[in-house]
Amino acid sequence: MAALSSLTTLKGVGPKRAAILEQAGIATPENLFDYFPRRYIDRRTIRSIGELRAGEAVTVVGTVLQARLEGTQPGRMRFKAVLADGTGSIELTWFKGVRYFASSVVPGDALAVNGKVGVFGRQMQMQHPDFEHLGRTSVHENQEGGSDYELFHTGRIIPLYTTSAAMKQGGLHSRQLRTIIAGAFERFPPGREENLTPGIIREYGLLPLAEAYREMHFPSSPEKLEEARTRMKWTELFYTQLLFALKHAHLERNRTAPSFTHSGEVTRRFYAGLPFELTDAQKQVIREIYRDLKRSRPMNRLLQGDVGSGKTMVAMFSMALAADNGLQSAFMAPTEILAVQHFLSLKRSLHPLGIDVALLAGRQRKKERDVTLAGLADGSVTVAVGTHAMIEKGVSFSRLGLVIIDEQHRFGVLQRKALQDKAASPHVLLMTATPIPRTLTMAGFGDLDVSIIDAMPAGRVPIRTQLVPENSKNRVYELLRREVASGRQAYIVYPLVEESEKIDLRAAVESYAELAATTLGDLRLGLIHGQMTPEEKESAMDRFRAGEIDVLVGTTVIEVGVDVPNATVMVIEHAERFGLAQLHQLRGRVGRGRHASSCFLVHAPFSGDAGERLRAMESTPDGFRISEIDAAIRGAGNVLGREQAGMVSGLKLADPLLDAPLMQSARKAAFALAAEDAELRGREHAMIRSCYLRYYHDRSTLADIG
Ligand SMILES: Nc1ncnc2c1ncn2[C@@H]1O[C@H](COP(=O)(O)OP(=O)(O)OP(=O)(O)O)[C@@H](O)[C@H]1O
Repeated sequence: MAALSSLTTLKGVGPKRAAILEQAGIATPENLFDYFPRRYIDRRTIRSIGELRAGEAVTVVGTVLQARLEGTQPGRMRFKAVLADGTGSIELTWFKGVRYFASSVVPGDALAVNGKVGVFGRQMQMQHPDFEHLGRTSVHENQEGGSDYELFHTGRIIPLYTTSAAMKQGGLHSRQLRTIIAGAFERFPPGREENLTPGIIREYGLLPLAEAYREMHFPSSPEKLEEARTRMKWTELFYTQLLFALKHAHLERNRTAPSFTHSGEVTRRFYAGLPFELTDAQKQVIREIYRDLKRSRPMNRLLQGDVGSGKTMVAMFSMALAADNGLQSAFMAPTEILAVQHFLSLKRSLHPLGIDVALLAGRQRKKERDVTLAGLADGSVTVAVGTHAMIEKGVSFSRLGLVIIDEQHRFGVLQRKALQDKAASPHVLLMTATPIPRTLTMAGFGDLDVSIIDAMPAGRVPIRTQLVPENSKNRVYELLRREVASGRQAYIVYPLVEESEKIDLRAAVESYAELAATTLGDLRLGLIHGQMTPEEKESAMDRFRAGEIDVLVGTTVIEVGVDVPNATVMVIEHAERFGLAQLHQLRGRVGRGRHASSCFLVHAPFSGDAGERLRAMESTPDGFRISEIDAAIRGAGNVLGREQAGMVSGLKLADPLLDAPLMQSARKAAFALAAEDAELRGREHAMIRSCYLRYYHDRSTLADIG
């Protein structure tokens, strides 16, 4: 298609404009077609001038009766024209570009104009209307017997395009783009390739692609425009879901995972020893996991649950099941503090059942580490808990059957894969305490099966969340002291962001010193931050857990997973500097036991989105709701995390939150196709295969299809 290589054959595009367009990524007519309007204006109804009212935005058609250029002040001009249509007249006024308008609007011209009606004295007026020439004859008679002029910039639904500064400078406004794109439709008529099969188009009732493109730019009606947008969004969603569908189909055929045939002694004793009743949500999720593990296809499941909902308990169950089936489990956590915490609680629960649990973290002593490695290799250690130290080369398992990854979004694809590669085909359970709405999960993690813990253990008291201006935080300290006096514990957290890490850290340490010397001088304070050695951090955590520290002051190293049910006060300093997900995580460190808890968001005067974030925290305790609000503020891609963001930002029109029903339907189609032809080898799928490969051509996603 050589003709498609240049836009200069189009009317209105010279070499200079072609260069400007190319800079904006528009080098071919195809690119032009893909340059969708930013919005539309409905200018379909043509009104009689005699019946206009002030304030209305309307289109009228008439003949220019007079036109004149007037000086207003020295050096200032205005151009006025009077347009009449037999029912009345209206004055058109321009203050800018007056010479151009004066030369292009002359008495006798038939014009369609669109703008907002104003009244000056008793005279109807329109300032800077958008207009279009309809010829040099009077149009009154034409209007009677139907028009013999064709309206383009008025009298229909008009597309408006985004234009860059360079485009504007080169005289490329919406109006010119409209003409150029219409020219492209004329010159390179739609014979465009389809990117969906006739079967899919029929089954899902979609508009053919060529028609959809035309309607996107020049809608014949609002309904058709909606159909066109649906078609475009559906296609985007289909290709993103196809990636997941093909991955899923691949797993489905890979039936080599060890199947857990029995739940036996370990699981039974574990269950019997629980100090509390599992919630129905936990039981349900455990059933879902057990069902997966019994199959010989590897489990690939994402477990979502709000902070403190009891995910770790579910993970322990899965490990007990693995042990019953003679298999090892590996549990990877994103930070050393968390790995140690999980190690301690797993050891407490599983060791009495005869299961050997070992820790693999960064800076262990060599001797200790060697013993653990030997135990994993000969199978005497059944459960390994650790950080990314577990994926190092020297670590090997004798019969690893289950891989659990906590806070999965903190690990990259490659790190997760490295751990999975420690066994031929292990079952994988990913966990996240940053729950996201179902449709976002589908958009970002569509290849995973999802389990959700949607209820909190019984007896939890809702956390009271309060915004506190910086200058009245003494109140907060008073309450904190009362809580400590009645045997509870508290956290005080300071922000630490990468760009200003050193300054932030110093500020946190100084604040700690000041609190220790003054306001909270009589309480037992502990300090924890990222620059401390693992031993120092561990010791601070240990002492807090053991109740030897009343108030733990620190940076966000205590953000996720830390579980001390006796802590009931969370004070977040400079809360306006934290992201919403982080605030929710931090708040989740309290309210984990039977006592009523409080979270104080101490803030300096804030600007930008901070107010929305803080008010969201006040308004709901629900992590799903929080991430919905977060997505509305920051965009879905940012909520999903780095890796998934690429997928979602590939969506130009579709919004995973707003277009949930479309995603469901596109997902259904993608999964049906993948189930039928997992490598897209069928001749009738060749077109989809090539579109798919093109779609992922320059994305870093692993989109191989055999
Ligand atoms: N069914 C239950 N009834 C009462 N307490 C429970 C129940 N399940 C778990 N717990 C307790 O609730 C606390 C939180 O559980 P757990 O640490 O498993 O939650 P989590 O979802 O992993 O939390 P986070 O996301 O914050 O890490 C723990 O102290 C745990 O012992």
